Amino acid sequence: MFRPLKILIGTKCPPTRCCSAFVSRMRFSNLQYVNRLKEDDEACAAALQNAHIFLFHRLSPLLQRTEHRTLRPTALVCSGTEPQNHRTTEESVLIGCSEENQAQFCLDVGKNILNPGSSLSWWPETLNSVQDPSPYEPDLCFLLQGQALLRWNQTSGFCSTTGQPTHRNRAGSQRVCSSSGIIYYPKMSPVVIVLVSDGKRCLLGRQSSFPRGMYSALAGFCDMGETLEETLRREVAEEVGLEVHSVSYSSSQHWPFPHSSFMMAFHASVSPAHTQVSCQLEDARWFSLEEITSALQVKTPPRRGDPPVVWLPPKHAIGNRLITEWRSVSCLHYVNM
Ligand SMILES: NC(=O)C1=CN([C@@H]2O[C@H](COP(=O)(O)OP(=O)(O)OC[C@H]3O[C@@H](n4cnc5c(N)ncnc54)[C@H](OP(=O)(O)O)[C@@H]3O)[C@@H](O)[C@H]2O)C=CC1
Ligand SMILES: [Mg+2]
Repeated sequence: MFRPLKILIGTKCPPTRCCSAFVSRMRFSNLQYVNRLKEDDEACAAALQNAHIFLFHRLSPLLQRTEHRTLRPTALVCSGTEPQNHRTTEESVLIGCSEENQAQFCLDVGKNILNPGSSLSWWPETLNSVQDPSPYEPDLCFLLQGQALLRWNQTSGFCSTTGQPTHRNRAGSQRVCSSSGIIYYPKMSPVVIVLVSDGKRCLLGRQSSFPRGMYSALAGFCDMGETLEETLRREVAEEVGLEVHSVSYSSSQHWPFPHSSFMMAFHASVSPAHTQVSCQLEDARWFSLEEITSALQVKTPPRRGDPPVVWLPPKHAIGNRLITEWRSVSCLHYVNM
């Protein structure tokens, strides 16, 4: 009665079946094609012959300035007629495919000197100005995913059990120990990020490692065995000395800095009677709706010598989303008062 899923892979959704466009896309088209390329080295190598390859240099995406002063990723377009050089074939990682099933890869053309700092330096000023993609270009999430996969492959060359080299599949989505056969997959660290409110103000903090002037929602890595709620309450207590009450989930995001975090974002509140901050960060303070509204207008971090100004995480960062959500709800609240 049931046909095995493999027969359906790569085919159109059968007309007699009724499923949403989303389910159809997930089960029958692009994603299944990408999954097949991950499993089949030969198919992946063939797809590379007609692929878009997005370039990185030491883990920073190579971006070109457009005539509209936004930035766009730099891509090599393979025609299938020229032989791929060894390095392209061996070291590019698969990140997805276009609507037309043209595979998309990322390649680091300057990977030999691993400098963790260099991968952090590009993001604050560029995230705000990467242009929204055309239908044939990857969006920013693809670039972040590509960076994370390139980094994982560059830093996972040896098996942590046997010490022997690991070998990657063509897609770069897994590595296998040459001696024990242990399979390694890319790992992410779960992180909770939370915007705390006292009803009228929201609480933002900054670490010394943040760009000049930047404040964001509080964040912290989950400890082994902790629930998300426990991490959230512990981080807020540790970093600012407050106890949160109601907690509500907002959204999530993959974040490649410093090493592939999976950010889960929440709103939480404290009692207006208990808002005294005891800070273990470089700074943490309450911001009014007016202060948040003007900080959201600041598009680039202040430079050395500029007057002090509060700068919030760029629009693609989940911290920005939390702050924007809080502002929208607070504005509605004032309108209804
Ligand atoms: N997308 C966004 O809008 C935002 C993202 N973030 C991200 O949230 C993440 C966590 O925030 P942060 O405040 O730094 O976290 P924490 O408050 O947990 O502090 C970081 C420290 O936690 C320790 N730690 C525990 N587990 C890990 C792990 N798996 N990986 C790395 N360090 C770990 C390290 O301490 P030690 O070195 O002493 O062992 C590290 O210095 C960061 O990746 C940051 O980039 C933060 C704000 C906004
Ligand atoms: Mg923290």
